[in-house]
Amino acid sequence: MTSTLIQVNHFSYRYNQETEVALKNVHFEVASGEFVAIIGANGSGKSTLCNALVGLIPNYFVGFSEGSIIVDEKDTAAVSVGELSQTIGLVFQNPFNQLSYTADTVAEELAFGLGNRGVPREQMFSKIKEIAELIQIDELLDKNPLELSGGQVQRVALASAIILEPKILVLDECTTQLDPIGSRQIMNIIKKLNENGITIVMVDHDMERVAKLADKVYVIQHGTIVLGGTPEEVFCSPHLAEFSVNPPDYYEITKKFIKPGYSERDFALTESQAISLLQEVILYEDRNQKPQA
Ligand SMILES: Nc1ncnc2c1ncn2[C@@H]1O[C@H](COP(=O)(O)OP(=O)(O)OP(=O)(O)O)[C@@H](O)[C@H]1O
Repeated sequence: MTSTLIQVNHFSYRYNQETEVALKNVHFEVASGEFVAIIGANGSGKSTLCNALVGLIPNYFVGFSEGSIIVDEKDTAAVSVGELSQTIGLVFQNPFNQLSYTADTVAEELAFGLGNRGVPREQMFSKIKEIAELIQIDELLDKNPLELSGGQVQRVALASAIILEPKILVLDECTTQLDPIGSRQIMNIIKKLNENGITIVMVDHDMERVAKLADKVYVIQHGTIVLGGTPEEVFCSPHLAEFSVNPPDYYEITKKFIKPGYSERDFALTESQAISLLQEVILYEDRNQKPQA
């Protein structure tokens, strides 16, 4: 039986200096092992929600909140961010905010969180080596974090969150600094972490990626969750456009060329679904071709 790991209970939040709320009556649950994607237009409240999930709101940001967020049975308002970080880790939208920049090398940067946890030195070394290989930053370990490119900082930021082995990883647009190949590598690693049982909450603007990876998708608009369900339920919703969200390109393309009878499905959301749909169309056409005279 899967257990609920995150409960967001009618949570609202307003930043101190703002007149409008950034989150309004947000209510959803995340089950252990689930891969959840949060999507929505710019400024809709996605990063604010991420900050709330890890307890930075209300413990760090000054503002006004209502409702509650329970993470692994802990009320985020009642425990410190440090205590919560043992369960839930955040990879910031801006990776430059993730690193402490007090360390002389990337290895020291990665050791930082482990040191705070009292991990013995020997264990620290092997953990850093293991994560560096996984995220492909082995050659960066001796470098000064200040010398890294944006893409390298993003990898180190992700490594610094993963190394602490959280049960839940919150990813706020964690590949913005990476090229397409780097992004794909990182997403494959995240998928593997999820397959190994880590619960993922990911903010992303790449709808095909969301359709491919997420078990559940929530659409947020003006701080409110306006739509939620499986990728199919969300991307096929007739209301999607009202929330300034477009389905993956494959959806529009396949909807246009798939005629009744071709296949049981008349749409695809991902590349692999589009390919298998195309194969069905070819088979259908072959079967129904008139014999040559
Ligand atoms: N630190 C802050 N102080 C005050 N207002 C903030 C702060 N951070 C965000 N906001 C406001 O809260 C609202 C939601 O912003 P948020 O960054 O959560 O949206 P978002 O969906 O993550 O946007 P984007 O896709 O551009 O990252 C916006 O109106 C924004 O101006």
